Amino acid sequence: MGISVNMPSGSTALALLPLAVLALGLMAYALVHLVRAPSAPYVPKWVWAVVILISVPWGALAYLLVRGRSQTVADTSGPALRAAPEPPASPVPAVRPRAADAVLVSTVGLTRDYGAGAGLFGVDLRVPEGAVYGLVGPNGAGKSTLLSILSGLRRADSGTIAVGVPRTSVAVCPDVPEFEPWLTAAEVVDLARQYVAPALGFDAVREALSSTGLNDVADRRVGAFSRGMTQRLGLAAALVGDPRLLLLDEPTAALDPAGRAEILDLVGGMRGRRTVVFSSHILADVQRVADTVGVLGAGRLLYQGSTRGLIDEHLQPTWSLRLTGPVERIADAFRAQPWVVRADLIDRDRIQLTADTVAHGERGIPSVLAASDAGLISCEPLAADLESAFLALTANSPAVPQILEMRR
Ligand SMILES: Nc1ncnc2c1ncn2[C@@H]1O[C@H](COP(=O)(O)OP(=O)(O)OP(=O)(O)O)[C@@H](O)[C@H]1O
Repeated sequence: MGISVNMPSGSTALALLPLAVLALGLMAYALVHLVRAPSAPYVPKWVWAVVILISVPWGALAYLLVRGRSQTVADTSGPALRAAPEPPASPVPAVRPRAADAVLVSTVGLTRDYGAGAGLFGVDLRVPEGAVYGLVGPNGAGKSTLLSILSGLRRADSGTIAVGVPRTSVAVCPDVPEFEPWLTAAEVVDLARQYVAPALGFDAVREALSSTGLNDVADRRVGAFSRGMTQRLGLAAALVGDPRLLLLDEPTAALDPAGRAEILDLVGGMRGRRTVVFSSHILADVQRVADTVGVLGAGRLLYQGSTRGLIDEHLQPTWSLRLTGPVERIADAFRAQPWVVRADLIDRDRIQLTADTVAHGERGIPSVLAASDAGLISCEPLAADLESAFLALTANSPAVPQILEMRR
């Protein structure tokens, strides 16, 4: 049996030429797009390349349609990572940057009343430019409400807000960032880049992924990410546009201790280069990186100022010293110091020492010991941390039940 092939006549071939050129052009366009894209949707890039090459023009059409759809859907997650570009919800419009030592974010009498005592009441926030500002408080204290009002995602009932950078320089990362599961980490961050800083190249994506420890999983689909990895991804997407103000809601909440340490180091390293406001109910985290702290309890700002100041103002810092040598004489030497509140001999080799401030204790203890014949076995702070100061500060607060809950 013979096979007959009908070859097109000369005029038919001429008529089909534009279609062939169109198909080849489409294929070339799809291939160029594929090569330049950080990664391909659903399957590896090489699979798409084969499909485009062997099935002209349907492979190219399929690739462009699938790519277009994944980008359109992903774009809807952009605004969640970045302050929405509409005018701010604050009663006062954003203001221009001021001097280097200026306050970058301030609010006056900020109130959002949800009823039944819940919300935010008369908050006067002052965030110094370049600070790492830790917003602490128990569950329900109003941290998320304050951050979402600052980021323009929620409205205040009353009060004013002034932010010293344009809204395009403000990035927000919610406590539970959500992304389309079929996108890769690189695609998520690249979409954020295209949305907030299209002028930056793909290097910005790599840098954001690497600074959040996601380089190795850049091409993995984010649907399979753990909560901790998703939280890092949210941070990477927030960082990609190089924001001047970063608002982070509980950035370490879902991380294991090593992951927490990494993110805290990253946040601490931003001091002076960006202004960071982050909320947390883990006081040790805040003490580790925040130079400025705001304590919220039942929607009210109970303290605002330096982290060290909070400890100094609300605690009489105490250390337990285990010593060798003439311990009684050493206790007397401590009692003679103007900064020592009390020095008690509580064992043959142990002194419990209370200083008026942490700074005096930290400087004074080594110098008294150096001037005596003492040998130091151990020096343990008993109540010189942010948690103790927080509890002392809030002892008379109406938020005490919540605060005690926070310790559990
Ligand atoms: N949209 C809302 N409508 C009514 N009440 C709300 C709303 N959002 C928050 N609240 C209430 O306002 C209070 C403050 O909530 P918010 O989420 O700001 O606190 P938070 O300090 O961030 O708490 P958490 O640490 O649990 O995230 C809570 O009592 C909460 O139940």
